[in-house]
Amino acid sequence: MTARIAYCTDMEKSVLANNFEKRGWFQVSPDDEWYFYWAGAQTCRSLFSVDSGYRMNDNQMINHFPTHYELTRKDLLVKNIKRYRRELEREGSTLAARDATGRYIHLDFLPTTFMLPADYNLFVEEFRRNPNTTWILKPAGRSQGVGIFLVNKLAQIKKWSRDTKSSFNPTLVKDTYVISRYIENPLLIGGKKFDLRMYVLVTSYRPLKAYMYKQGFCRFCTVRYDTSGQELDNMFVHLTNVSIQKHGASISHPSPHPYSPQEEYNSVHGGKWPVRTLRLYLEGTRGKSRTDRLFSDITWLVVHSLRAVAPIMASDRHCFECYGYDIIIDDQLKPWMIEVNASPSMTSTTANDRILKYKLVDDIISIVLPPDGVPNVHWNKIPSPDKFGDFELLLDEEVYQNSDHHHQHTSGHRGGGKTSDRHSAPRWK
Ligand SMILES: Nc1ncnc2c1ncn2[C@@H]1O[C@H](COP(=O)(O)OP(=O)(O)OP(=O)(O)O)[C@@H](O)[C@H]1O
Repeated sequence: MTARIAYCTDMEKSVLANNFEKRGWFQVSPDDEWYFYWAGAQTCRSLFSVDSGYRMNDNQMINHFPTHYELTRKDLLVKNIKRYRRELEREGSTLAARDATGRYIHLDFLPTTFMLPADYNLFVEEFRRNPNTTWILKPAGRSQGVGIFLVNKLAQIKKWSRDTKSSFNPTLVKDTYVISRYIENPLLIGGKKFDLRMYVLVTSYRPLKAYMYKQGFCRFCTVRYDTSGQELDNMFVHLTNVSIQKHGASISHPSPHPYSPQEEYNSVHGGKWPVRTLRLYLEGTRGKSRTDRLFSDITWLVVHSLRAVAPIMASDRHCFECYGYDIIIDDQLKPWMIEVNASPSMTSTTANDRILKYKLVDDIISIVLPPDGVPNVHWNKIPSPDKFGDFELLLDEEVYQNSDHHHQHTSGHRGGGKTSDRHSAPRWK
């Protein structure tokens, strides 16, 4: 028997409503007594703010952590990862080892990034060391490609910095920007750039409990990638977000590759490829072990980004959160973490999209609810594996803290994790 749950939501999305209805839940307003709230990130923050005066009871559950921005704001993410690396270094952890050029060997998954205006001088130093590089500037608190541009000359940054300080442009002064090394050699498929969207569910930060969704997908640019650097102003070439690409040229699919099965190719819709198609394509073109290694590296970067923020996150027991990780793979098959979204879009652009997102929400709800189906903060958040759906356990520090048979990533404890086995086959395919 399933419990009839009073839910509320800020989002009128069919993938959400259909899931709640299927479970026999009924909708109430946020002012009524609710058990389960699928809220916008902002609503969640307001609910938890001291001013709201709202106190959650033990049977309420909400889909964001109040301080999720530590992971999902571009500037804070960078700050936290830098701090995490420094702390590991101070502890003498092998995880923080560097090569002869000073690069982190195991924790180099974020393109070099600086905050602007705060780190302007550091950026200039770095630019002078590597003058022939391209950088991407993004407003720290925005999304959907708004305000993003590319630069490859110091003069452009100087001009931008003068302009933003100018009183003629008051809107820009307020924004913190991040400037990141632009990945100039992305892996191209059919000549097009793409990024990988992976979903990661966190049910607790302390102890850390996280799951990775098997059904990620690639999002392709609509136009061919230009390697000459001539097209620096054409965002349709460089940004893979759907919001940008929707307004681009008509979507043409990447060319079918002899190794990618025809039916997989035919399932490409809306400029997207399921991650399993990418896997088959890469196994065919680059070999199985390189492909396994790539996916293992992706798991690795997710685990360490979560570990980086876990100590400072408000790990409230009422909360869970599903993040959208955006990853770019370069032509050496190295994955780069681009950003983490706290409210991955529940809008579906195609039938496949709808199926995927409906199932995603279904699987999230199965994992976060205790066996009797009623939210309860006293539950230990250890669901039985038959509740995982298409999720796979990424790490559970509570269950696996002292066991040695679990996955290598869960053993990479701060201050001395094993790193030698990081490239064994991933558990999710
Ligand atoms: N360092 C980088 N190297 C190469 N491409 C990048 C880099 N950073 C961002 N991009 C491209 O720009 C796009 C937008 O970047 P990002 O996701 O950080 O911005 P956003 O405005 O928050 O987008 P959204 O909210 O839609 O995810 C990415 O999808 C990616 O294609």
